[in-house]
Amino acid sequence: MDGRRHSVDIPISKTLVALRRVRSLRDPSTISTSKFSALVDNVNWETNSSTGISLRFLDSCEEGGSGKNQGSRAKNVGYLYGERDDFIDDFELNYDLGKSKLSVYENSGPKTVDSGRYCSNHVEKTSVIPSINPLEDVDLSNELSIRSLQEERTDYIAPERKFVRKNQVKKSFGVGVGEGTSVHSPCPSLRDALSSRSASLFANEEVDLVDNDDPGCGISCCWSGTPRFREASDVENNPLLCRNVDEIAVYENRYLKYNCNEIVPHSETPRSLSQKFRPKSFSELVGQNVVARSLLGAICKGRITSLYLFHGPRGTGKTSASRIFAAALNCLSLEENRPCGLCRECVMFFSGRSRDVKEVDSVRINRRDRVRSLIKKATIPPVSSRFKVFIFDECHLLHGETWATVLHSLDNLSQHVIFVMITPDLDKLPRSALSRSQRYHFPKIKDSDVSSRLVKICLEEGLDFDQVALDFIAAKSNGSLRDAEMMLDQLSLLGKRITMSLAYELIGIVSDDELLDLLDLAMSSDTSKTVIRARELMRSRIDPMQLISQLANLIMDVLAGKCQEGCSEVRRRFSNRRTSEVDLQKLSHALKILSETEKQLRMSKNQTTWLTVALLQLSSMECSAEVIDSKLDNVHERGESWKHVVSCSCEEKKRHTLRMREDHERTLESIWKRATELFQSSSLKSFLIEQGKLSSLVVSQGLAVAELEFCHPNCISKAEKSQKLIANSLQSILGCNVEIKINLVPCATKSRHAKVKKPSFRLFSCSRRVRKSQSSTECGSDSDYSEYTSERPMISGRSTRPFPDNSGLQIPHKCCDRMDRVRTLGNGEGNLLSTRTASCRGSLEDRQTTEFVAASSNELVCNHEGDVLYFQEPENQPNCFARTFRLHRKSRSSDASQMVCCTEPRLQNKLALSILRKASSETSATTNDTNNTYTNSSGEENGLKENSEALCWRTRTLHLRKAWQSRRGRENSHLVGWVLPCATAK
Ligand SMILES: Nc1ncnc2c1ncn2[C@@H]1O[C@H](COP(=O)(O)OP(=O)(O)OP(=O)(O)O)[C@@H](O)[C@H]1O
Ligand SMILES: [Zn+2]
Repeated sequence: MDGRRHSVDIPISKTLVALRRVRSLRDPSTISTSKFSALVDNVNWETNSSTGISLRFLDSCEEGGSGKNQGSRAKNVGYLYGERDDFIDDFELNYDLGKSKLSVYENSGPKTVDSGRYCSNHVEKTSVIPSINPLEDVDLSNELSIRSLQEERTDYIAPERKFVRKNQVKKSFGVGVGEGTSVHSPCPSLRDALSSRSASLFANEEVDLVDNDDPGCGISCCWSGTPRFREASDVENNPLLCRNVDEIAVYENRYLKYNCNEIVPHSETPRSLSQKFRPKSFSELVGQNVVARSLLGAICKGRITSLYLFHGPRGTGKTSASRIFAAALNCLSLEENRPCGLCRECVMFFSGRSRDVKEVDSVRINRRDRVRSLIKKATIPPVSSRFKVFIFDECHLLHGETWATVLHSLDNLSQHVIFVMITPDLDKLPRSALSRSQRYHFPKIKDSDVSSRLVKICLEEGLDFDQVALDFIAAKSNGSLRDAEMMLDQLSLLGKRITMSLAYELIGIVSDDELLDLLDLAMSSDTSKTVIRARELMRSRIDPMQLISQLANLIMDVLAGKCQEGCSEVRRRFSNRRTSEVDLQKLSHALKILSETEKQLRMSKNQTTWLTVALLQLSSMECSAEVIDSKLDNVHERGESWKHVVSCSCEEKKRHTLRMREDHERTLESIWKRATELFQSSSLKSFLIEQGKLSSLVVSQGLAVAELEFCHPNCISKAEKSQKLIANSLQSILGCNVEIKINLVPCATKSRHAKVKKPSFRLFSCSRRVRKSQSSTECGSDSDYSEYTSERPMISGRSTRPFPDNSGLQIPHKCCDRMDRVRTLGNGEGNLLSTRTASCRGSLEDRQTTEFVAASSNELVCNHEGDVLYFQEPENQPNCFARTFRLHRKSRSSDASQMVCCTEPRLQNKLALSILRKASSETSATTNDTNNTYTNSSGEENGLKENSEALCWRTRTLHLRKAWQSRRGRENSHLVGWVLPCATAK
């Protein structure tokens, strides 16, 4: 399940109210922030052109305002500074109040926007410059510091930045404007406003994308809310700290001094838990140890390449890792644990002012001039750090041409340039990119890791929680930590404690208890309750698709035995209750129904109805199984009429065939035992118990079809003789008409001991009735038992022939006169055998042998003359079969009616012997150079002529024709069969 889905289901009104409450509670800085909200609310942004922007301060800057208003007017000086995620085009905004103009300067020059009549008396001319210190902007909890910052700022404004300031500005606020998605502002509303406008602000920006004068990568906002990483003591102890950094440019230096001296805490309220807890070092990256170790190792060993590719599912830490990597690359610390967060470079980076780490907007960069400009800037050595790092998030959005330019530049660029490409979708990248990059895969994060991270967050945030709820969130987040954090964030807005019920409500799923309750109902016959409950659930909360998936997951957990430990009590109870084979069968059947219903639901508009129908189907299976169970358990004790029960069931279910499944073997055994006990003859009793088995029982319309299995042909003929008796005893047990089917099932252990005397094979084994037509078995038409006691064989007028290897396959002699009939060829296990593959059939059809069919693909073939071929076609010789058959036809002058081809030499003997229908002891085998000949030497017996021979060729290279010729000389022998290696059939 995609965790993202969960994040939208929260009731919006509820969230907003809670959000307001929590914001104000969580961070006092938001209270001071709220002072600005009035102002922000009154800012009127107009973006009529893509480069122009007009700010209107509606209330506080009105013309002729009172002295009191002057203070507020001072607020109106806004700073627009570069934000994260992209290159900030160099722009300056001159708010020319004296001329009632708001000017936006770009590299190309100022563009003015009429700002109306506001504020003309108070600030003659000022400008908005890229913010130099994002930290200051977020430091709104302390008005004093804001003032001092403001004063500080007026000093260090670089003249070349066209910053003009004539009036004293008492307060200012920073307004972050970026081209990317994130906008940095202390006031959420303003920030949002800016966010929504920012795209249009720079949509037509043609300026260079990289500027050495730009204020930095703007990544700071990503680290907003990060715990303070610079303490006074750190400053003292660490020589790399900013206090000692003299070489930084003047304004930076001052800024740093300001920061170091005053230790302004970084106190912006993070916009989300996920932002707040974005990892800042490799050790904080959860579940990505391999990647973290590898990247850190590369840095420590100095083995840095120019192109890195981070890929993997969303929310697994790719972007975070790329930033940590960038910071670590430039970190000045000599410790292994980089980034240290303390050195000058780290400070610059984490405050968003590093000018050597850039995040590139993968959509905007897709223009030739822009990408060229980027490459050009990349050639300029880094300002202060070792590496220039370009991070391309969502790099699958880069066009081919952009890729080509970037990849082409790799060789020309110096060693200090590093590109980090990030994508969730590797398949969308050009191959050249894949082959030239060092790839790092970010796998889904394990549920346990996600869960522990959530616990940590809850503890740090002071949130009460139920561990199961966090585990549940982890499971639902599908390996995305961000999704899990977002869910937690939303839940934290809903209540004081993170509980399961809250989680269920938020995510829009029902609890296990409710679901298991529904499943129980659905599997019972309580139709009306099932319908009511299902409707209730779907009406109130859950989407039918979601319900199906949850139900299926639950069932799978039960089937996999996953519910024993670490699951909810209800699950455990349910899985303990449903442990029998029968229950598991029912559950897996339920899965089948659900999976089919899911497909159906995708195309249906009436999902609720179809899901309810599906739930009712679960009960129908349960019902039939229950009927069988209860019937079989009680049939003797209560003397109940099987017929009655079954017919009741049928009335309800309309010709519902009750088929005993494997899991009912126990019950079948008991029926069989009871039936045999009714026989008078103890030898027959023991024979049937030892050699026979009731393998299935199908009851329909008052008729029970009982299938018996025997392991040996001898047993079958014996059983056939007693068929009527068996049927009678089963009838008295079951209380309804019984039809018997006897099948031969190969059974190695039993048949070994049984002596072969007269094999008897039949298609569909034996059947004592002519099967009723399909229509006559429809519900409602009562069967006439006498019909089913007919002695007529199933295929009248046709004898059957054993398949040579006694495998239990039943081959009717000349049975293949109609293709569709042959399609119903069954083996002893009751399987239907398929017809031969089309290709082979095709080649045979050419030779007008259309009724040539094979069963059990590539194994058993019989033609319309009743000849039997056993054949294993080698995969690499597709026409082998057809050729063999052709030759066989040529040799029809002989009386060899059986040809057996097989590639497996071990089988050849067996097949030859089978053809001779003799036990190996009775057959003498003579061998010559090229073949083995098995001869029946024991006179005419079992329908075999004396000297019957089955030729068994072993030499694969021997041509069949030659084999046939070599046979010519043996006039006395009587060839009854061939066993040929397939390869000879050329
Ligand atoms: N491995 C991780 N360790 C710690 N936090 C993580 C991890 N993965 C994700 N997060 C959390 O999720 C947030 C988003 O992570 P990040 O942007 O790095 O993921 P991503 O893989 O780049 O996602 P996307 O592909 O959607 O951009 C982070 O702020 C952090 O709170
Ligand atoms: Zn560092």
